[in-house]
Amino acid sequence: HYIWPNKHDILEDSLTVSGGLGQSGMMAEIATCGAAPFGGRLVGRQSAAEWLRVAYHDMATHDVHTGLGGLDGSIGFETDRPQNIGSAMNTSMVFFATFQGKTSSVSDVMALSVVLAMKQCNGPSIPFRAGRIDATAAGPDTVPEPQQDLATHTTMFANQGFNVEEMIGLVACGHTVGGIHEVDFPDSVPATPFDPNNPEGVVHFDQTFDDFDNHIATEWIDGTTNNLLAVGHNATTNSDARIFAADNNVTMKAFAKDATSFQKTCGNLFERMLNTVPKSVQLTDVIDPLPVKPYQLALNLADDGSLELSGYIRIFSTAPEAMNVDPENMVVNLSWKDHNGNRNSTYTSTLTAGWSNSTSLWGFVHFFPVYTKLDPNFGLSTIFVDWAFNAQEALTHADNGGAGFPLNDVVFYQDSASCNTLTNTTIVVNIRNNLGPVSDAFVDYYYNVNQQGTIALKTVTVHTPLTRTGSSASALYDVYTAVFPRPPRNQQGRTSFDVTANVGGKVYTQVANLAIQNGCGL
Ligand code: HEM
Repeated sequence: HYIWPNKHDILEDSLTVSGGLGQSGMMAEIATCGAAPFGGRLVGRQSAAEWLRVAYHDMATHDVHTGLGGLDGSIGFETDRPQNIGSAMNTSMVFFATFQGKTSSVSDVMALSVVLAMKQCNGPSIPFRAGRIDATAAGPDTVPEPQQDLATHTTMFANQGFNVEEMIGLVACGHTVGGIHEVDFPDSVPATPFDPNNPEGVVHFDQTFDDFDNHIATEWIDGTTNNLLAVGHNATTNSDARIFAADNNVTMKAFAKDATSFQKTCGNLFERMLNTVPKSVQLTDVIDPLPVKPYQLALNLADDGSLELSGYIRIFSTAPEAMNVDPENMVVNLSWKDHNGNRNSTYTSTLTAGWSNSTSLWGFVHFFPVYTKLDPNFGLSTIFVDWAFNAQEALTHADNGGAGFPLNDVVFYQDSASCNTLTNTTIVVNIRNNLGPVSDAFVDYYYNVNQQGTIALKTVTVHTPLTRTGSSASALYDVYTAVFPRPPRNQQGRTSFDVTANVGGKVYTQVANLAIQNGCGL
C-alpha cells in the first residue's frame, strides 16, 4: 500500500495533477496530444510521440538472457548513435532533466512521461510503477533500424522479451502517433520544398497522428496507408510492412477490426515496455492517484510560540458525481491526535474550498488550504480527513491506510528562518526539548549536477550536522542550525532536503522539503 509520506510523492503528484495548483509542469509539453516541444516552438514536431519513441529506444537495450539493460535512462549516453538519430532524444532529455531529483530518477520520469502522453492522446491508461534506477553508462546498440530485415528485427524483439505477435503490436501501437522526418530519414522520406510549418519534413504514420486510435491498422489493411515505413518508395526501409505482415496480417487485421482491443493490447504492451528494467531493479506496486493526500503540509513555530500548521489537503476522485461537483459545497474536516496520540473534540479544523484550478487526467482533483494554530503543549502526531461532496452525503474517513497521516512535531524545519546568502545556505530546525537528549541531528540537502556524456543529471548529497544555536519562541523547542556552502545557483532539476534527529532514542525525519528560496535578511 502507498502510505504518505512516501519517497515517490513527487512522482505521484506529477501523475495526478496535470494543471493548476500542485502541477509539476510535465503536462506543459503535451497540453494537447499533437503539441510541439519547447512550449510549441519546435513546430512540426510532437512531444507525446517523441517521448514514446525515446522510451522504446531506451528500453531496447534490455537483454532477457543477461537481465541487463532496459528502461534505465541509458539513452542519454546513446544519443550520438545513428539508431537514435533525431533531436527528439536530446529535446526530451533536456525536458526530463528538469524533473529529476533525489526521488525521481530520469528513468521514472521517462516512464511517467509515456503514461501521461498516452492518456493525453486518448490512448490506454497505463499503470505506473516507480523505482527505476538510472544507468551510469551507455548500453548495447540494440535499437532496431528500418533497413534491417525481418529476421534481425524478430531476434532483437525476442532479446527484449517480445515475441512476433508482441513485436507487431509494439510497432503498430508505437506508430499510431507521430511520424517520420525527412531531415533524419532522407532515404525513406521523399524530398519536399522547405515548409516553415513543417521544417523537419514530418510525414505522419497515419491520418490521425494526434489521436491514439487503430488507424495505423485500418489504413494498412484497407490499403490507404501513407506510412513511409510501410509503403515508402524505398523497399529496403519498409520495416513496418515486413513486421505487420510477419504473421500474415493476423494481428493487424484484428487491430483493424476492433479498436477497443487495439487499445487494450497497446496498454498491456506499453506497461510491459515501461516495466522492462535491469533485473537488479525492484519496481514499486502500481501507484494510483491517492484519494486524499497532504500537499506541502508543514509545521512552523509562530512568533507567539504557537505551532502553525499550513499547506493543503488534496482530494481526488473518479466518482461520476465528482465530475460536476462544486468544491465550495464540499465538506472537508481535518482532525488530529496530539503529540501523545490522544484525541480531543477541539482538535479539528474545517477546510473551505478556496481557490484552486487544478486538473487531473484521471478524474476530479481539488486542493483545500489548511491553516490552523496549535498549542505546542499538546502538539500533534497524526492527521485524519473526513470529507464529502456535499453536506447531505455521509462523510468518507481518510486515514492513510489505517494509521492516519503522520506529521512529526518533534523535528521540523523553520521555513521563515532558513535562507540563502550569496555563498551559504542556512537551514533552521526546531527540535522538541522535553523528550530526552538530542543526537545525530543533520540535514541532507540534495541537488543535481551534470554528468559527462549525458544530459541526464546526477543527484548529489550535502550532509551537514545540525548544532544547537539557541532557544525559540516556544519554551518547548530549541533551535538547531546547519550552514553549508550554497550549492551552485540556477540548478537544474529538483532540489530538496531532509532533516533528521535522534530525540530521546527515537529517530525523526522530515522528508522532501522544498529547496530554500528565501534570501537572508529579506
Ligand atoms: C523495428 C522496429 C522499429 C523501427 C525500425 C522504427 C523506426 C522508426 C523510424 C525510422 C521513425 C522516424 C523517426 C523520426 O523521423 O523522428 C520512427 C518513429 C517513431 N517510432 Fe518507431 N520504429 C520501430 C519500433 C517502434 C516501437 C516499438 C515504438 C514504441 C513502442 C516506436 C515508436 C515510435 C514513435 C512514437 C515514433 C514517432 C516519433 C515522432 O513523431 O517524433 N517505434 N520509428
